[in-house]
Amino acid sequence: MGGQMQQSNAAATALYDHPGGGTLHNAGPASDAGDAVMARWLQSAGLQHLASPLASTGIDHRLLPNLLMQGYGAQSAEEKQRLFKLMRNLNFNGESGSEPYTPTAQTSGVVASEGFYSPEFRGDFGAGLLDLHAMDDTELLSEHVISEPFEPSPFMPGATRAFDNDFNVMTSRQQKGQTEADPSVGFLANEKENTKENNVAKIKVVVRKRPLNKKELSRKEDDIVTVSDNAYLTVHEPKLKVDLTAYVEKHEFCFDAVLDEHVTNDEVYRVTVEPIIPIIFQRTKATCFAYGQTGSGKTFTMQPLPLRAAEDLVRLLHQPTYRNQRFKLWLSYFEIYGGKLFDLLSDRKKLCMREDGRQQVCIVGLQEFEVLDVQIVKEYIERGNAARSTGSTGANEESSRSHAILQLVVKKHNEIKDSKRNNDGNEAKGGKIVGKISFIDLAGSERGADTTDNDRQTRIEGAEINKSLLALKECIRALDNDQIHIPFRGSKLTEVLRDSFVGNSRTVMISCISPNAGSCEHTLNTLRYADRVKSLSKSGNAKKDQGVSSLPPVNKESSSAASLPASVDVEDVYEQQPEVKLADMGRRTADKESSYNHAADFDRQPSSFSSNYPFNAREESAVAPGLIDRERVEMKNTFVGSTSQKMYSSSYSQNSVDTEEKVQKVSPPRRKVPREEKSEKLGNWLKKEGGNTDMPFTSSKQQNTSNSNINNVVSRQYEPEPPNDGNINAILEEEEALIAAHRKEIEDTMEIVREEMKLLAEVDQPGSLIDNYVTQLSFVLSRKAAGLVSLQARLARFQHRLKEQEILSRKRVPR
Ligand SMILES: Nc1ncnc2c1ncn2[C@@H]1O[C@H](COP(=O)(O)OP(=O)(O)OP(=O)(O)O)[C@@H](O)[C@H]1O
Repeated sequence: MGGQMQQSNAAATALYDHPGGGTLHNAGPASDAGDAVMARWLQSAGLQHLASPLASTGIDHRLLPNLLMQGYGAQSAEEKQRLFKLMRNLNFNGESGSEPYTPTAQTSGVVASEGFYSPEFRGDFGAGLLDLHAMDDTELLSEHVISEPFEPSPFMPGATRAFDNDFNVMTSRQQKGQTEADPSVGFLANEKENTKENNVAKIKVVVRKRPLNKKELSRKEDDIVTVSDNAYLTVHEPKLKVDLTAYVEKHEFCFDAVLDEHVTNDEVYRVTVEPIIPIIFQRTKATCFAYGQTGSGKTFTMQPLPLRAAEDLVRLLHQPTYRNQRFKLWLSYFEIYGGKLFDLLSDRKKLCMREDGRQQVCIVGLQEFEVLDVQIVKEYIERGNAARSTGSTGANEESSRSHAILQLVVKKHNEIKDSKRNNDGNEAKGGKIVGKISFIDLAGSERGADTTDNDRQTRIEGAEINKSLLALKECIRALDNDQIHIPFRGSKLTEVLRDSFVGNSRTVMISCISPNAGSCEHTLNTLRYADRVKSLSKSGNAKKDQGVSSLPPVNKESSSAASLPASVDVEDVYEQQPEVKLADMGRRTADKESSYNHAADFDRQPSSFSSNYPFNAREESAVAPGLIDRERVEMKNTFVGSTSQKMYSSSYSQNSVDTEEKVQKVSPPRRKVPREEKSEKLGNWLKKEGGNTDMPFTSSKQQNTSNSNINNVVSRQYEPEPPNDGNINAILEEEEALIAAHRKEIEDTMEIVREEMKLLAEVDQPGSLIDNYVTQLSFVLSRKAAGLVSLQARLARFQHRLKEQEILSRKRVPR
C-alpha cells in the first residue's frame, strides 16, 4: 500500500502541473467543497488512497482519466476498473452535473476522440470489463485478466451498427472478418454495445413457410399462403357456403418476420439466432424454438441453427478477451418424451431433473461435451437426432414425438478449480455459466388433437405435448410481463427451461407452416398461437403500432455475431454435471453415424430443395373453377434481396367478383370477438377431443394494440386449459409411482429371499430350533405377501385409471 501511495502522490504531482503552467483550479471554499465531494466519490469507489493527494491539489474529477495513465494513480486492474466506473458515472451519466470534459493537451494522448482510453488500457481490459454498471465490485475480474499487448478491439462502430436492428440480414459473412480486423475502435462504442443488449427483442416471433412438397404437388394442392414485405402473411382459406358456393376467406397476420419458401436456412439463422449470440456472453439465457404441425419444417428449420450458433460462439470464444478468461462452450442434447427426460447423446439414458438450493435446474446425469471445433457439433447433432423418438404420421414419415432440446452453454472455468483431470483424462466438470442458448424442436403441434386414429399411448403423448405448449406460452407471457412468478412448473419442458425464463432472457419462436390447402386449419392454428405469443411481446406491440415491417432491406449493414459484447460477468452458479471432452469422444462416433437420416438436412441447400419442391404454377383451382385464376405475380422480395416469384393470386381480389363479397375482410385473429361468440367457440372446442394444440380460440386482439394488455387479460379469461390436463398429469404421476413401487417390491423381495436363505441355513444347523424357524418364516412370508398384495392393488388402480382415460378420450372424440 505504501508503494501505491507513492504512486498516487506522483499522480497528484503530475496532475498539479497543468500544461498551462498553473493549477487547474483555485483553492477556495467552492473547490474545497468539490474536493470533499470528490473524496467521497473516490471513497465510494474504494479508491480513498487516491483521494487525499487529489484533495490537497484541488483537483477535480475531470482529471481523473489522468490517473489511468500508466505509472500514475490506479495501478492494479481492479483499481483501474473502479476508477473507470467512477469516471463513467461522472462523465457519461451526468451525475456530477459538470461540463463535458475537454481533453487537454496533456490528456490527449490518453483520451481518444471516440474511445476515451488508450489502446493499452483497452488491451488490458478488453470487452469483459466495459459494462461496469452491470457489475458488482465483487465481480471484478482483475486477477484473471492477463495483460496483453494491444489487440484490435472488436468494438468498432461497424460491429455495433450491426445490431442496431436485429433483423438485419447479413449479406456476406466476410464482413465479419473485416470488422473484426478494424482497429479504429472507439471506446464509446461500448456504450452502444451495452444498450445493444436491450435492442434484441425479448420475444421475437418469426414465421417460416415451407414450399409445397412432392406429395402436395402430386395431389395438385394449392399454395394458400402468401407473404409480403417479409412481415405480412395472408392465408387464403378455401371455404364453402351452405349453398355450396365456394369462397375464400382471407386471414391476415403480421409478425416480426415472415420467411417465405425461398428463404434459406442461413437466412433463417441470421434473422432469428444470430442477433442473440453476442449477448450470450452477457449472462443471457436464450431459447429458440420451432412450433408447428407435423411436417411443417420444424426439424428442417431447427437442425442447422445450433451448428451455426456454435460456429459463431466458438469464433467469439477465440477472441482474446474470452480465451484469456477461460471461457468454454459445452453442448448437451436431450429429449422430453412422455414427460420424461432422455439423454440423446448417452444411449437415451433416463435423466432426472433436480433443483439445487438456489432453485437452479440441474439435469442429473446429462452428458455435456466441450465444443472444441464446429464439425464435431454437427456429428453430435446427427447422433442425437438419430436417437430421437420419432414415428410416422400421415404428414411426415419421420415425425418427432418428443421435444428435443439442444443446449449450448458458455462457461467460465477457473484454472485452479476446474482443470483437475478425472480418471478418463477428461476435464472435470464445473465452471460458472456465463450464458446459454437452448434450441427446442417441439413435437408436432397438432398431436394434442391428433387422437382420432391413435392408440392411448399416442393420445397421452399428444396431451403431454399439448400441455407443454400451453405451459410454454404461459411462461412466455409471464416472462414478457416481467412477472415475478413464472409458471414453469406447468410442464417438464418449461421446468427444464426454467433458467431460460428468469433474469436476462431472450426467446425466439419460429412458427413453421405448411402452405397447402389441406393444412389450412393447422396453419391457421399455428399462426394464431404465434399471434398470441407475439401479442405478449411488448416489443411486438410497439412494432405493430408503428405499422411497418421490421425487416430492413437486404443490403443494409448486416448483423454480425462477430463483435464481442461489452460486458462479461458470470453467474455464481456451478453446475455439477459429468462432462466429457468432445474431442475425445466425438470423432469415434463420426463414421458410425454418418448415415443418420437427418444428416442430409444440414447441407440441403435451397436450390436442391427447389428441385424437390417445384414451383406450383398450376392454373386449375381446387376451390372453384375460375375462382383462382392464378397468376404468377412478380413480387419484390426485399428480404432475400432479389425479386422472387411467388404464388400469389391477384385474382383473389380481382377476378372473383362473385366470391369476393363473401370474403371476410378481417381475419378472425384480428377482429374483436364478442364475449358470447368466444364462449361459444370455447364451448365448441371443449367438446372436441383435446381441443387443438394451437390456441383454439379466436384471438380478441384488435388491429390497434395500444390496449393489448387489456385484451390479453380479457382473452385470458377464455383461454382454455387443456381439458384432460389433470388426468394426464395424474396418470403420469401414477405411472412413475407404480414403477417406483415395483422397484421397491423387487428390492424388498430380494431382502426377504436373503432372510429366507439365512433361515434355511440356520435350520440346517444341528440342534436348531424349529419353532424359531416356523415363527420367522411365517413372518417373512407375510411380509412377502403384503408387498405383493400392495403392488397388485396399485397395479389394478393404475389399470383402472388407464381404462377411464381411454373411455374419456373416446367420449371426447366422436369417431
Ligand atoms: N423450408 C423447407 N425447405 C425445404 N424442405 C423442407 C422445408 N421445410 C420442411 N422441409 C422438408 O419437409 C419434410 C418435413 O419436415 P420436418 O421433418 O422438418 O417437419 P417437422 O415439422 O419437424 O415434423 P414433425 O413435427 O412431424 O417432426 C422434410 O423432408 C423436410 O426436409
